[in-house]
Amino acid sequence: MASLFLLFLLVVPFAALLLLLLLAAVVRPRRVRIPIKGRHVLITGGSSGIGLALARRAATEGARVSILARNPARLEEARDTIRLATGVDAAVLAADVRDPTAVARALEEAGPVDVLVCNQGVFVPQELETQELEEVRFMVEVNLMGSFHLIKAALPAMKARARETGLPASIALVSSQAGQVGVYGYTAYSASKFGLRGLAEALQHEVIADNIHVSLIFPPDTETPGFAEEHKRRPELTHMIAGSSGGMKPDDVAEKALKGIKSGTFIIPCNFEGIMLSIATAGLSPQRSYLTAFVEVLGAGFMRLLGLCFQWNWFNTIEKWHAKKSNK
Ligand SMILES: NC(=O)C1=CN([C@@H]2O[C@H](COP(=O)(O)OP(=O)(O)OC[C@H]3O[C@@H](n4cnc5c(N)ncnc54)[C@H](OP(=O)(O)O)[C@@H]3O)[C@@H](O)[C@H]2O)C=CC1
Ligand SMILES: CCCCCCCCCCCCCCCC(=O)[C@@H](N)CO
Repeated sequence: MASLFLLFLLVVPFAALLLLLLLAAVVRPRRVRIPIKGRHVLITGGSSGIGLALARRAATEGARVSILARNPARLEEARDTIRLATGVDAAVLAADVRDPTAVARALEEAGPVDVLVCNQGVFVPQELETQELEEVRFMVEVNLMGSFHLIKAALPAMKARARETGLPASIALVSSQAGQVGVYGYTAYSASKFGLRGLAEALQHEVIADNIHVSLIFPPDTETPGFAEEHKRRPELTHMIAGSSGGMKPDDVAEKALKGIKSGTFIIPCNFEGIMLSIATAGLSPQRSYLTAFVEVLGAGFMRLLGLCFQWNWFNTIEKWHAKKSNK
């Protein structure tokens, strides 16, 4: 009995070590460091919330920053905020990401980009049955099609620049935890954000040979001006389910996002629940870290179980909510 236990004590660490070695050999793409200092970082939706926090951070770290959004007055305000906080003068670009010609013009004006952050986003939560199709289209066009327009406009010059400088470049997309799991009231929003994942996975295959690295950022509820607006009209159930993940401040999301972008991380979670969610939804996404891969491989079964428990809880919440409503 004792010797069996001893054998077990030897075999388990050995098997773990073997798995780690195997993962270290297979994880792709290879590790990378993407410098920010002195490079051109373009952030869409950079006039508010997460985008503004990111612009400030990038400027603090010595990047040349451009911000893009629709409203010129808000862009100017953001430029002042960034200058006041960092002493850096950001370039401002007024364009609607839904308009490919305007996006191409803005990117031409901005010049070659090293790090493109597609952070623009709109969110209007409502049950699909009552939501106007116009609003559905609005979310898909800004969040998903807008990102296509940006990437297509930026890519040729980005490639050329990466080739010339020999430095790795980055395309980062801001999704949402509602882009990892579908949430009540977010049919259109979740669809637009899940869409970014397909775009990112396929794009990484396409641009890896050009030394361009794709990142997907998955924030939870974050205290931004956009969120304050959303909050006013969010269905009660959306609120209850989204509450499963703790809220964050824009600057903390920006910190996690920038750290992830600089290390070329494909999936960037922002809080503890986000880490759990990312392990549970690892799927077939690229993974450069053999340690994270190790956790994903060993955690897969347990995380599926945990995910099912979360779903059990959410469906319970929905059931009770309907029961309460029909009792009134
Ligand atoms: N806050 C949250 O709880 C969470 C947010 N996210 C995501 O993070 C991103 C940023 O969100 P947040 O900071 O809260 O958003 P805000 O609403 O605070 O800011 C949105 C930014 O996007 C710009 N924008 C909106 N529509 C367009 C457009 N059509 N063309 C160009 N720019 C546009 C806005 O400027 P203007 O209106 O002038 O165009 C603004 O700068 C979004 O993609 C969002 O989905 C993800 C998870 C949680
Ligand atoms: C297996 C382990 C599971 C771990 C916990 C899962 C928690 C999921 C919560 C989903 C929250 C969705 C927030 C969307 C925020 C957002 O995008 C809006 N504010 C609009 O911007």
